[in-house]
Amino acid sequence: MRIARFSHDDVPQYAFVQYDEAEEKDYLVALDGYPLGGSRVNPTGERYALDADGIRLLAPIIPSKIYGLAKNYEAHAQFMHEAGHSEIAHAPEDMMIFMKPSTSVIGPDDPIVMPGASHDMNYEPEVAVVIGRIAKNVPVERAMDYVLGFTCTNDVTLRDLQKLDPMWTRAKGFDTACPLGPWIQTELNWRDARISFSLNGEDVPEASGTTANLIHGIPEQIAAISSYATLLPGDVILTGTPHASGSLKPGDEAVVHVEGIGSLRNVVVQG
Ligand SMILES: CC(=O)CC(=O)C(=O)O
Repeated sequence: MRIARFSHDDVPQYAFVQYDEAEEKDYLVALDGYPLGGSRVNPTGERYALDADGIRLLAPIIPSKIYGLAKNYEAHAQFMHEAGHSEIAHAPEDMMIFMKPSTSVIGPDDPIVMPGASHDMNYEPEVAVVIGRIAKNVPVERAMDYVLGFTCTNDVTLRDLQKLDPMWTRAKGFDTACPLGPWIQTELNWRDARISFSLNGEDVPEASGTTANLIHGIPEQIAAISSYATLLPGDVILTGTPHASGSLKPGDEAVVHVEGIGSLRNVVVQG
C-alpha cells in the first residue's frame, strides 16, 4: 500500500495511491482523516490523477522528530575519509546518530534552499523509515512491528558548516534539508532496497547502493534509538547514505530513487 499526502487547491489531505490498470496511471484515492497511529480512515469518494490541475504531492509526513544515521555504510565511511572528512570519525560498531527538526522537511518538487552561510552543500540519497506506533525500549526482534513504511529521502548536508559545528545543527537542520517522498510505501524488501541518485538527469552510479550493506540494520536502529527516546507515530529515521555524496548548487535537479518506493525530485535554489 502507498500512502500519500497531497493538496487539492491548497487543502492538505491524505490518500492511498492506486494504480488504475485500464488507464495505466496512478490515482490518489482521497481519505477523510490521518492514517497513522491506528486511526480509522475512509475514502471520501474523491479520486484524482497525480497530474490533475490543482493537485500537488506534499511530504508524506511531518514528523515530531527525525533521527539520522551517519557513516552507516562502509563504502560511505571510506568515501568520507578519502574526501578529507576524517575529522568526522567514529568506531563503526558505534551508531553515529543526529537529528533534524520537523521544519527541515519538504516534499516532492519543493525547492531545496541553499543557505547563504554555506558554499558547500551535498546530496545524500537514502531510505527513510516511518514509524507507525509508539516505540519505547523495543527489542530488535520486534522492531519491524513498529514500522508503518518507507519513503525516499535526501539527507542534504552543508559540509563546510559540518566541519565548523560539532553538533551539525546548522549543517543538517536548516529549512529544506530533509526532502521526503513521494509517499510512504508499506511493503518493501527493506533488507535489500536499491538506492540510486541522478543529478540534472545524469545517473550518479557512485552514489548508489543497497540497504543490504547497512552496518547497523533497520531493526537495530529502531531498537537503539527507542532505548533512549520514545519514537512517535510519524517519526522518521534516515538510515544512512550508501556511498559517495556530492555537490549540489543552485539550479541543480536532484532525484533520489529507491526501488520499490519511487522517486523524489527537488531543485536547488539560492537562499
Ligand atoms: C557525516 C555525514 O554527514 C554522513 C551521513 O549523514 C551519512 O548518511 O552517512
